[in-house]
Amino acid sequence: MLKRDIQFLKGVGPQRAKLFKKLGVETVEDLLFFIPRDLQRITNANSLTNLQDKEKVSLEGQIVETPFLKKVRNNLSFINTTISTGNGRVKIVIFNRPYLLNKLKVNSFVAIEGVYNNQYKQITVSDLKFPSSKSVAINEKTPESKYVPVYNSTEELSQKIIRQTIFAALTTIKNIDDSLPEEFRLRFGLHSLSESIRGIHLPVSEQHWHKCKNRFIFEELTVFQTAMLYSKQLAHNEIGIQQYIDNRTVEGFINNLKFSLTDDQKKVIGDILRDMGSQRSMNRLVQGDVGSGKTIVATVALLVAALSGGQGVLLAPTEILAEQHYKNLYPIFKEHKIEVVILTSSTKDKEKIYMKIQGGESQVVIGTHAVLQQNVEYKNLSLIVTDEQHRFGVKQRAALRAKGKHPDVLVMSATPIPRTLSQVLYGDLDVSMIKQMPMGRKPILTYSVSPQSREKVYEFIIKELKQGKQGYIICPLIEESEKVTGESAITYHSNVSKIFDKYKVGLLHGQMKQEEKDQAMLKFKEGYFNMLVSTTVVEVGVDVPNATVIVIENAEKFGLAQLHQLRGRVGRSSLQSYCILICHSNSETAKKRMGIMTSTTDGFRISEEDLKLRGPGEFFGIRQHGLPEFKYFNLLNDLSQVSKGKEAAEFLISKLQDERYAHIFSKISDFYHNYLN
Ligand SMILES: Nc1ncnc2c1ncn2[C@@H]1O[C@H](COP(=O)(O)OP(=O)(O)OP(=O)(O)O)[C@@H](O)[C@H]1O
Repeated sequence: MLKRDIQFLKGVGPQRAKLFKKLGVETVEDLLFFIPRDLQRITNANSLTNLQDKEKVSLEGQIVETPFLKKVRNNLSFINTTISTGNGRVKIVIFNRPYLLNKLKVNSFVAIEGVYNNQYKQITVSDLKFPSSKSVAINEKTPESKYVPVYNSTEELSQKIIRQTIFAALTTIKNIDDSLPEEFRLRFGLHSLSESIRGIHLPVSEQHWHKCKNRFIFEELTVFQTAMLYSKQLAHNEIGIQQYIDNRTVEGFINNLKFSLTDDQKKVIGDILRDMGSQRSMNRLVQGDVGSGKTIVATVALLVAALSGGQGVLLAPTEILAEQHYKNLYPIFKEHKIEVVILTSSTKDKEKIYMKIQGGESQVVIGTHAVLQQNVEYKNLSLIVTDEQHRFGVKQRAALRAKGKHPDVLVMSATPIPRTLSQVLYGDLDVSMIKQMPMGRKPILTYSVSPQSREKVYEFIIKELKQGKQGYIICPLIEESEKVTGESAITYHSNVSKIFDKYKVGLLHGQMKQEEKDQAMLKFKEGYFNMLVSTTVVEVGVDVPNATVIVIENAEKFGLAQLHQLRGRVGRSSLQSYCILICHSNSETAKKRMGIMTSTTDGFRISEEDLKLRGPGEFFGIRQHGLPEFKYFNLLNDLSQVSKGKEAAEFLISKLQDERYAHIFSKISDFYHNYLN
């Protein structure tokens, strides 16, 4: 019955079935699992007198007073009238839809949704439709249901039709096989599937409805988390490379550094060495805020891999960064007789490099995606360090590992995200955190100003330059454009070069040739350029500790996490650093975002706010991130369930052999094979 086409349901037929197909609903089962997005309280005529302030209402009735239009000013008008629902009357107000006046006739029927305002004793209408008088009459006869589900609908399929069709399906189905055994449901406080399906479509109370809805969310999340956990356990059990840890050399290397490691850095290095020294493959994520010193941690891992006779790859997100790492690591490794090569798409004489890698002559390979191309063969790849910027999903991480015989994998992330979220995104990885900043760092002082204050900003920059310090100016565009507004790096560079005429100003953007980019970066690093006007190509990882000021033009155009990354280009030494956001917008959102940036430098808080403001899709580029598209679980609203979901996943794994759990395990296994394997 569940698999039956819905066109055979009472009152459906082929025409309507077609419309449902657009919503992804084809079978009776699809219909039952077509979960409403919201719940709305239907206020029937009897309770019109009990309306609460700010209460959401949805009701149908007849217009009983001649509507009246008032124009307050050019872009503000409203229509006032009164409707009767049969047993009571209520005033309604409709803002900024003057064209409705002609349609709102006395005695005509309307269906409205809106919010009750107790002060004015009226409903502010958000949605208004003109149903037939017949349907209104039906509604008045069924006043008992206080709540109605709200579904994703289309133009042709009204809420009412969807509700009626689901009701027809519900009457044909008596019992549905539950994928979750009672033991599990009781333990995690979930309703049975039958009760959840009924409760979600025929709500009895708000609380019960949410509990029913939660059953779907929780089951989906648990299936996902169990599959991730299972994958993690499989990887753990996989025999990987047991690397030899040359403790004396590693200690000597650390003692020779110009600085002493923070406790967090030491702890993370400890985690990594334990993983690398064990028989099992390493799958570890290191999370640390911008400038917390992740590079040195990766360097130690690469050193260990090379000393142990294997090859290590450091995969950088941009060529500029690959170049920077190469310049820093080359001399360090040379002391240990370890050969480092760089391989990016603009590397000349690639064949020679390939040979060196294949022959095992080069033990450390630094580069961009080019290092993973098919024609690059490794003699003995034992460690891959990637950046979270690569947004490798679980599947791609597995493909990476196939480049060697179960090499260890280390993922570095500069976007600190809440623990619960990282459990979803990286459930298959072990996680280490660097929370401390190196000793002696002063928090960056951040200011938000309008473009009118630019003169003052320049004066401030000159003050810093006079003291021998350096600075960045970031523009959103490379060159001026007719389509997009915003400052462009090329024009800006030519303007400020005149203003800072006593200083050298460099230019950096993504359309320059690789050699020109390298030159510009090198000249800035070595202090030849005092200022660098750049696009966001410097966003990730660029490390020039002497830079103390960063000005970000059109700051309103960037996401918070991106602004935080850009700001992280300064404050990388004990010098006091400054970030000046030039905000060209007066909008509330812009103000709010600038407010967050000026009030905190805590990457965790910023990424949480960014996630809230932009939503998970934009924040992560979910698809690129390799996350599945969840049907019920929402990355933003349901994160609080993740800890419990993890507990449930662990519980489920312990029940692998239990017959009663066969149904849910077949779902987990399907998911695992489709998504993770
Ligand atoms: N324990 C430490 N004490 C002092 N300085 C340190 C310490 N660890 C790292 N540094 C220095 O701090 C700067 C930032 O370190 P690093 O480039 O590793 O940061 P990061 O975590 O990679 O930041 P980003 O995410 O911006 O790339 C570098 O100049 C590095 O040499």
